[in-house]
Amino acid sequence: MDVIFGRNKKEQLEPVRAQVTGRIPSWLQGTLLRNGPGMHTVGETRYNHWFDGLALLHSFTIRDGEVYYRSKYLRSDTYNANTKANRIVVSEFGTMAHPDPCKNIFSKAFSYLSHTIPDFTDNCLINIMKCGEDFYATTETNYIRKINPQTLETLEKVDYRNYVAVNLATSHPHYDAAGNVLNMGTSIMDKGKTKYVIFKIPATVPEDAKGKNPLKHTEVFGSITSRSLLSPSYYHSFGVTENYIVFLEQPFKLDILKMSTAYIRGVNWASCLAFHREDQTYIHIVDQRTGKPLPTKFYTDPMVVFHHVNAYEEDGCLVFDVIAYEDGSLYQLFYLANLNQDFEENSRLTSIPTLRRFAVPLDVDKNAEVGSNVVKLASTTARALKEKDDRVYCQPELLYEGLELPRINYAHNGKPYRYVFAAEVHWSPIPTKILKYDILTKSSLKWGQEHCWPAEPLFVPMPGAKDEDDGIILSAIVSTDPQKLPFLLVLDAKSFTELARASIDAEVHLDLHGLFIPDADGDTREQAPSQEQPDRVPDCHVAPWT
Ligand SMILES: CC1=C(/C=C/C(C)=C/C=C/C(C)=C/C=O)C(C)(C)CCC1
Ligand SMILES: [Fe+2]
Repeated sequence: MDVIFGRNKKEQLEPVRAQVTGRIPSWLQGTLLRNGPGMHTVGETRYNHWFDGLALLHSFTIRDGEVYYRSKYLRSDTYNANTKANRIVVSEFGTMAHPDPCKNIFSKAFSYLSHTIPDFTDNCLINIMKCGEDFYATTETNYIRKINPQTLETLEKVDYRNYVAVNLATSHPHYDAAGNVLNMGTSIMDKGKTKYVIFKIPATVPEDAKGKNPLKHTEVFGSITSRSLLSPSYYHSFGVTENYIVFLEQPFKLDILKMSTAYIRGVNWASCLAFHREDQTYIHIVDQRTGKPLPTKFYTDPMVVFHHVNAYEEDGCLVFDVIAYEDGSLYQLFYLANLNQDFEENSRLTSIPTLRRFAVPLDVDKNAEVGSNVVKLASTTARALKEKDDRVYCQPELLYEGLELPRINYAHNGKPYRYVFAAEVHWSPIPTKILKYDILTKSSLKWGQEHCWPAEPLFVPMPGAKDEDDGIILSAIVSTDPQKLPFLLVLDAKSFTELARASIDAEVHLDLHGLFIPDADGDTREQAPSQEQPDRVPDCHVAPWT
């Protein structure tokens, strides 16, 4: 597995034309833009964890049945500092660098601890976010990096803290029907409080002397006070419906005191993150119209969720689907020491990721009997049991076992939906297949091939699509067979059969997340961006993952 995880990947700066076999539908025109770690060694130094790797952006431009591939490292301050020093000098999730050149740039928001926590990294390796007409590479710190989606060049470094008081923000924003970005971040000990902040970045803004900057118009429209000042929950994503935000305050927590001493103790950020199996998972539902959380104290058993799949409102209830684990061991498995030749033994999950459906009543009947199920939905066996003191215990319906990196048809985000596209994951966290799960029939279709390691499958709807699965699936496939080139796989989303593959004679890395920019939507052909069409879900919606 060293080929996939250990080796530094070469950038492919000039677009290389792929060898296409099969036929790519003629309507599919645009760019699949994705992000993930590509470099794990700098000089003689090596990162400890796969999530530490320097961000490598790559794109597959699909035009008239042909595919062009290119890749480029994000020229983050972290990348530049490491390259200049020829060693790792900036700390990442699993690697504390010594000395950190940023140690003097103190995080203002950690008011009490300001002299101990070094500035976070801007190595934005996780996802791509569309913000107005701009694209950003994202991670989970307070930094995002603007990029040129066509050339993959790195542009401005943006500090979220200039626009909203958050020290950490998710790399999985949502988009509403108008293309506004909805995201969440954690504000640590600001004015004596630790909060989870929900903010909106508008898609369209008036132009000023410096041009259009939607971030300047960022608006906080709600927040949830953390149950603990010094140990806020870690979260990687959240859910939205038409009127609500779903936030899981899970017992997988960051220890701020540990973080404040991590640098002097020489330990990494990951060691400041722990699963508390004695705790519960609090389910917060925030009304987007008022910014206020619902008063009922919904909770469930301890679990760890990285990816929300979707959420929607049905008959006075809110239904939400997540991929859940019994513990926090997933991140442990991505230490590079575990991803070696013996990775099948060293990298075994202690709990299988499962698709769980929860349902909570939006209005709990005060007179309901203690112990009664206050969810009466025919569509799910998920239950919510009334307890004393405004507490409701939620019991999920188990939908499917062994999946991760979920995507949906984004036109159904926040709405009832039927299909989940995901990577198949059982005891090893490295996917070998991709799958389509039908929630209605509880059946699945799969694609997999020997020595092929698929990335997150992304759904692109066909023009005039009627059914939810009218469209195609794109997935970049990395191969460990030296005879086989990596390729972009194009599947028919309905039948899950292969329509085409585009083999790429260049290095392709195993990535994390990304989005599809239809030609009409982006300026990938150096054309003027299209006008906003408010009545229709913007094209970017079909693609950005949630
Ligand atoms: C650097 C840094 C962090 C980085 C977290 C990362 C990089 C997480 C990646 C998660 C992925 C890739 C999940 C996939 O499902 C923290 C913990 C927020 C805390 C502060 C500093
Ligand atoms: Fe993710």
